[in-house]
Order: sequence, then structure tokens, then C-alpha cells
Amino acid sequence: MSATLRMTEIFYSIQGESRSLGLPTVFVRLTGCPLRCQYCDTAYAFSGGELMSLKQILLQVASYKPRYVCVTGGEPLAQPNAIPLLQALCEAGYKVSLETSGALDVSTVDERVSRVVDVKTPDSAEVGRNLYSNLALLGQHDQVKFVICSRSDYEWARFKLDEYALADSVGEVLFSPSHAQLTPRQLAEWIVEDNLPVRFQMQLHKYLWNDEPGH
Ligand SMILES: C[S@@+](CC[C@H](N)C(=O)[O-])C[C@H]1O[C@@H](n2cnc3c(N)ncnc32)[C@H](O)[C@@H]1O
Ligand SMILES: Nc1nc2[nH]cc(C(=O)O)c2c(=O)[nH]1
Ligand code: SF4
Ligand SMILES: [Mg+2]
Repeated sequence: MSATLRMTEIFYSIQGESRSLGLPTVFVRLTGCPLRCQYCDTAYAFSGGELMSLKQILLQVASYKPRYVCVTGGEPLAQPNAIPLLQALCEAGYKVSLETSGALDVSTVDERVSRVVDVKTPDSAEVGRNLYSNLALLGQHDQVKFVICSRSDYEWARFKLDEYALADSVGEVLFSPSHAQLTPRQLAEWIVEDNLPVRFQMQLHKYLWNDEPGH
């Protein structure tokens, strides 16, 4: 239990994204990210933070008595000790999800974790970082997300959906508008028009708490 991680925050809130949307969830936000998506709403997690031991993190998570825990960042997999952290959270009996950019290998993540892999679109400015080999590793317990900034991003995501047969190979394909860049309504209309086999989602916490940190 001597592993340490650089942590930005741990807080209890309502899951605002993914398949477990709406469920009370503890968020464990790791510091640092090698990407710079132009829309990133969590730039405050790029640096700073404080070192915490795995034991301290587990104690703080347990204090909320949660059923769900979401490990996010920054880019959580940029810290090697994210792997033992995810395993320990599963051992403790929580339902665990991981928000990851998909730029780092997800193969060593505990199989009980629902991996939410964000495929970076051209207008994120980080499309070159996608590790497409991750997609073949995902199954029905996992999720793929596209954060869409524009019509051309939408068309690109629609193509990737087809190219990797994602609707069949993963549990959930999420299409989400980039907040304040594409209206939720516009994206919803495109999805219906094309009868896409995806789940539309918008970041619920932005509507509940605006962009206040700690939610
Ligand atoms: C802050 S990231 C942390 C995890 C990981 N670095 C990643 O990008 O998946 C969590 C999720 O928030 C999404 N996100 C960040 N800024 C956003 C925005 N302005 N609008 C919509 N989604 C956003 C990211 O695309 C990602 O799916
Ligand atoms: N409420 C809430 N739900 C979230 N789901 C994923 C988040 C993230 O930052 O990865 C997030 C977040 O920051 N807040
Ligand atoms: S990978 Fe995630 S944390 Fe990093 S810049 Fe992109 S959205 Fe932000
Ligand atoms: Mg967030």
C-alpha cells in the first residue's frame, strides 16, 4: 500500500456523463494530462494537486459510502499507479468507471472497471493521439464516447462508428456536444435524422451546477 498518486480532487456528486448518468458517484480526479483538447473543462487538473497514498484515497472514498466511483482527470492513465488504484476500488466492492482519453493503453485496467474511452475528434485538436488499438480491447461492459464540436466532427464520428462497428462491439456509444460549441439540440437532430445507434448525452452537471469545481 505504498503507492502514491498525484490528486486534484475527490468529491461526491451526481454522475453527469456516460451510462451511469444520474447516479450518486464519488469522483477521483488525478492530476496531469499529456493532451490539450481545445474544449477541456478540467484544465485546472493539468498541474498542482497533492500526493496521496492509495490508502488515503481509499479512506476518503469510503467516507462517502458510495456505490459508484468514477476515476478521471486530467488523464488518469498517465499515472502508472492508476492501475493499482482501479484494482483496489474494485476489490473494495464499488462499481468503478474510468474516464480516459484513449491515448494510452487500456489493456491493463482491471476487467471489472467500465472503461469509458473518449475517441478524440479532429476539432478537439488532439485526434492524432487516438490509440485505435484500444477499441478492439473493449467489450459490452465498456463505453466509447465522441465529444462533437461541429458538423464535420459529427460526420467523422459517424464514420468511425461504422468503421469499428462500435454499436455492436461495446456496451454504449455516446455522442455528446462539446459544451458551448455545438448546441445539444443540433446534435440531437442530426442523430435522429441519421437514425444512429448511439446514445445522445449532455453533461448533466453543467446544467445542475454550471461549471463550479467540485461537482
Ligand atoms: C475532463 S476529461 C478527463 C478524462 C480524460 N482525460 C478524457 O478526456 O476522457 C472527462 C470527459 O469530459 C469531456 N469534456 C471535457 N471538456 C468538455 C466540454 N467542454 N464539453 C463536453 N465534454 C467535455 C472529455 O471529452 C472527457 O470525455
Ligand atoms: N458530475 C460530474 N460527472 C462527471 N462525469 C465525468 C466527469 C469527468 O470530469 O470526467 C464528471 C464531472 O466532472 N462531474
Ligand atoms: S484528454 Fe481529457 S483532461 Fe486531457 S485535455 Fe483532453 S479533455 Fe482535458
Ligand atoms: Mg468533468
